[in-house]
Amino acid sequence: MASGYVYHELYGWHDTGTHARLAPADSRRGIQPYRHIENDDAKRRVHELVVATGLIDRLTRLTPRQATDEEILLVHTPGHLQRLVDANDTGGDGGDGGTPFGRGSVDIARLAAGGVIRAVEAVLDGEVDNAYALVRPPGHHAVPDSGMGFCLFGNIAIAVQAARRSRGVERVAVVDIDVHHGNGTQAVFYEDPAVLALSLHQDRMFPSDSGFLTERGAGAGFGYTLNLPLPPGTGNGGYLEAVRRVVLPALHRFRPDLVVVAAGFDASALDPLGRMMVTPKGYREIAKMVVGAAEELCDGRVVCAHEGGYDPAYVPFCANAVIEVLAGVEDPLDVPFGFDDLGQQELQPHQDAAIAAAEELLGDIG
Ligand SMILES: Cc1nn(C)c(C)c1/N=N/c1ccc(/C=C/C(=O)NO)cc1
Ligand SMILES: [Zn+2]
Repeated sequence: MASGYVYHELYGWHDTGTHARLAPADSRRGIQPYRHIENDDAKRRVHELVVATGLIDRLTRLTPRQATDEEILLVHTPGHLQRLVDANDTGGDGGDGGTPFGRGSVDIARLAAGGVIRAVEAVLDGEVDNAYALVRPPGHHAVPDSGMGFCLFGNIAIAVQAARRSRGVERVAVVDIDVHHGNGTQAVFYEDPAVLALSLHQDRMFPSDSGFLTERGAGAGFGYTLNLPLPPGTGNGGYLEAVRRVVLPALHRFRPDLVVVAAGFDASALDPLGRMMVTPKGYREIAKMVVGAAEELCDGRVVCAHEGGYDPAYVPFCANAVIEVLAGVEDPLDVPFGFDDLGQQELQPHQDAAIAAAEELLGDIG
């Protein structure tokens, strides 16, 4: 089992500045400076854990490159790319007023998209069996004409489009387990039956106006977008049931040639932005189920692209659990604080109802 791993120190140099977590600091409004919630800490510490535990020695290091203009323009409008390029020297905002970036961040965002491209191409070329791209800034909220929600480029969408062009891959399933709706990925492939866009997310968390069950794709793509909004407080029981009853059947019906996971960890029990209760053990089980389906359907071809996840102490254990599954580690790291026995961790009736509603939609795949 060869597992690829993409990381670059420059991902930690993307500067999101002083914010009171989300809003720009402003003394006149009583908004004290703090760190923007999407900062280098959690992601850099994932890498440090992977190195410090020696897991890095079981991975095949893949060096990222910058995505080219041509690759970025497979997804984004020339106007969006130009606006970012023009602001690269000074820093600016990705387009929604809540996606700040610093000097040179656009080069780093190209490296993030390029890191996912590198991982996808390495898996499709058989250089590795699967891969984890620990990239930053994230990508799943970026839409063709704008950055959004801390995302500058749609890393996964760009990598999927680039691979379809360069490697002729036909059917790609994107499984978004970030706690926020993968609206960007959905938008790019909304009318495309060759890309199945699945998103499990906290109901109306962010963006607050998307991710509904009724968003199912359009035209030829109808049925190939599947959203599963889950109630706040959903834990391992609800997530594992959602994967078992919705994600796996969808993958088996769709029969992808490649599975890409938008691996956000802000559904974890300690995340400051999400309100879910998934633990490292939960993420390990989710990864085992998705990898297992990929082994049955497409020779195990899975690429995970890191998205959100903000607790700097907890995200490393969550992401490490997924990387261990990819690498086939038999003796996983024993996590000191798992929160596996939080109250109502098991599936709750209202979560079951949300899952059942999504199950109803599986018939339009395939
Ligand atoms: C509030 C607010 N006010 N305004 C003006 C803006 C632009 C606000 N953004 N809120 C956000 C932005 C991004 C996220 C999640 C990102 C993530 O982790 N994705 O995976 C959550 C809330
Ligand atoms: Zn998120």
